[in-house]
Amino acid sequence: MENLKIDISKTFTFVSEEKVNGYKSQVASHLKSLYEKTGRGSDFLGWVNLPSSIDEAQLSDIETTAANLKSKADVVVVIGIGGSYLGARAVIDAMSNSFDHLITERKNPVVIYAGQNIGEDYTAELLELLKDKSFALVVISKSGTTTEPALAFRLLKDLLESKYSAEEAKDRIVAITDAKKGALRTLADQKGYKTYVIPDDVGGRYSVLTPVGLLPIAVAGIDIRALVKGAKDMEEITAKEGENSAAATYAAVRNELYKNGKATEILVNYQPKLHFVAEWWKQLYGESEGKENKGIFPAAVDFSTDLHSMGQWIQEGVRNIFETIITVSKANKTVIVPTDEADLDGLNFLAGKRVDDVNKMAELGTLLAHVDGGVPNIKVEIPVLNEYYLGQLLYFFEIACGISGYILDINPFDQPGVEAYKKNMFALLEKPGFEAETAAIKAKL
Ligand SMILES: O=P(O)(O)OC[C@H]1O[C@](O)(CO)[C@@H](O)[C@@H]1O
Repeated sequence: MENLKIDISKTFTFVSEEKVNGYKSQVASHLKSLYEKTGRGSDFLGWVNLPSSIDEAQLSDIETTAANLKSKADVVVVIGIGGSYLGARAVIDAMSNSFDHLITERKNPVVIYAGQNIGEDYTAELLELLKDKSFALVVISKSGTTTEPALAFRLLKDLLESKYSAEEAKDRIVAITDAKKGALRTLADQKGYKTYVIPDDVGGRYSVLTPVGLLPIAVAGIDIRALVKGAKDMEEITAKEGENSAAATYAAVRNELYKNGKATEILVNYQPKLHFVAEWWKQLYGESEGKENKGIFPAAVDFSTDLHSMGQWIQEGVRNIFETIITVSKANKTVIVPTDEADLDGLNFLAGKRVDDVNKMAELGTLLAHVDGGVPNIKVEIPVLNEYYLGQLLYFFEIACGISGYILDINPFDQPGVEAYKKNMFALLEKPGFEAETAAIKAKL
């Protein structure tokens, strides 16, 4: 059976193959540190063996909860921010019909998201919409104290409780949070919600294969067993192949490119369904590596859409970028370009070809143009877009991120910088306990 593959040959006019191979011994030792939990941030390495440690009881419990929510609700709102929603959204969008929200004959609820922004119009429109819908809530916060999801949950819980009896409202809420700490844990215990625990040693951005990702994904009717199996296989492949694995190669080459002035990595997809995989990846790499004044800036584009907006910059702008393409070898569905007698659009030369053939030539043509234009190119290829290969892809990026962070000599498992905006926001909002910060920040205004 085929597995995820990486091709870095289109980086070798920019960095030498020999130099990239030169990372192997340090990569082997970083992998050892990840497996033996001896490197920086070693308290947060629970994700490394997560795929192989998920058991049948956990999976069937999640499926049962998902079935219960499905039986009750037409709309399930997933409340969370950052790692507490991006993994679920990445997989749900990748595996759902592109027009899912317009499909009326449904087997599964529509999954929508809240708590990932503080837009008042978004919030008002969501509350308005849900008034007349049968809905349920999955609220996810590892800390249990993050402002954005806490605010959304307060509002949505109020609406739910005004619509249903106390008992029914309780049965329509699932909370995923810390085992003991945080406001969400206290509330969930008091109210008697069904809860799942986010393990202490798994950070938000590495939590997609815990109930954080798996429950919403199962609610959307997506096969979580195949997803976990794909991740488990990639866990085994990486452990077996070590410094020669695809993940090790990716970590090594991106660091060598970074050393040679390529400070921005653009993740490219040619399937609109992968947009949120890139959003998930941006958090994974941005929060893991952007610290101590170091780190590749993770950016993303959707091609060919963005070739008509960002294509010019990528082809001819500052030469400090490289691209990583996620390529899917085969589309799942078939659409053939028809012949048109008049051929006024001049497209008859494509007649009989699949739309995916055209997409693939756009991909190859762009890759070659960008390489010619001074943009090194890494290709990460999966045979087909399904749950199994998404599982491989997610774990591949996670383990590569751990290795890459260690090559960069930072702690890839903390995010101290995120606190700065929170502190200012609380000071500006005059949160009790922030009096000194309030005075200090007001003096700056
Ligand atoms: O799950 P929580 O604790 O609400 O955090 C959500 C997100 O916020 C961060 O902690 C950053 O503030 C991310 O690391 C995390 O994914």
